[in-house]
Amino acid sequence: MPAGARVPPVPRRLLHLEAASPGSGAEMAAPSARPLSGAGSTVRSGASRRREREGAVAANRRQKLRWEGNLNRAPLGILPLRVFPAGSRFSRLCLPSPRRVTNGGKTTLTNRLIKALPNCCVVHQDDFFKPQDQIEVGEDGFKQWDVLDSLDMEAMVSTVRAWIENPVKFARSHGVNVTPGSKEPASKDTHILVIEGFLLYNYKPLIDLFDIRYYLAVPYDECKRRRSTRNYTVPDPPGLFDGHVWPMYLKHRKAMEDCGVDVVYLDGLKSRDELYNQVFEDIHNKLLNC
Ligand SMILES: Nc1ncnc2c1ncn2[C@@H]1O[C@H](COP(=O)(O)OP(=O)(O)OP(=O)(O)O)[C@@H](O)[C@H]1O
Ligand SMILES: NC(=O)c1ccc[n+]([C@@H]2O[C@H](CO)[C@@H](O)[C@H]2O)c1
Repeated sequence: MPAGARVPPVPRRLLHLEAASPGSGAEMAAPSARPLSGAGSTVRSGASRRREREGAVAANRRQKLRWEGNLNRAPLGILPLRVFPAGSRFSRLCLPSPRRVTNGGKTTLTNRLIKALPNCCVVHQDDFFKPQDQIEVGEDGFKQWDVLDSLDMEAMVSTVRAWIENPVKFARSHGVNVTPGSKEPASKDTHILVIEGFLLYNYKPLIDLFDIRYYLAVPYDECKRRRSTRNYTVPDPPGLFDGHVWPMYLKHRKAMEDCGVDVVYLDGLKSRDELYNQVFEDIHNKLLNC
């Protein structure tokens, strides 16, 4: 994304939702504009009520400005998001990617998110596939692409850790523009890492690094249809989907659920725009709450 680009303005709906939600802090900033009534209430003049209403409107406006101003600030360790003080004095937000079934639309969604989010880098799990001659052939006769052993997961975790250590250096070395003038992370900067892949939540050293975990899934028929239109660097041999890809997907999903990994499920049958809006708003809300 271009240097200095900001997170687009928060949709008004979001601000209102936030303002209405308990514990958002809005109640404190905006005293109730409702006239008091009932037993024990004080009878007040119209002018007094008008002054109170005007005060509440002004307080609401100040609160909104604070939220908008917060967008470019780092999460300072308060919220439901995990922050990374590790190795530096800076907090950062690490977002996992839509981990999903193959062809769930993860790349499509990720590409839109990384354009819209500030100081945002991405790590693709597919970049860590081992060379083809190191992929084992199973008893079923298929090369076992859809298992953790087909990936160099240690290298992947090292890459994520390099970002955690110094997101600005990481961004620069990967050609991502960061907030202008940042020679090193500043405490007011928010840095985001999106990690996208199909086997993220079955590898313990990675699971705990995420602040938010999305899981994008599509049903069997749609998945098979989309997969049949794809050309991977190593093309699928006949029968791979039913003989290996789908059974491995079910197995890994069950293992993830049995371990109680906390994920936000996304319906991959939704349109590209719906998915993008849902995830972007979700992330945006979390940033607002930092
Ligand atoms: N929301 C959507 N609705 C319909 N089709 C979609 C949607 N998102 C993506 N697609 C299409 O599905 C196919 C797979 O999308 P994409 O490459 O984003 O999936 P993926 O999960 O990254 O797959 P893989 O990891 O196997 O490469 C593409 O042809 C893409 O255009
Ligand atoms: N990217 C590759 O080299 C490659 C080779 C063979 C199969 N795949 C498939 O990619 C999907 C994950 O994105 C998995 O379902 C693999 O089967 C990828």
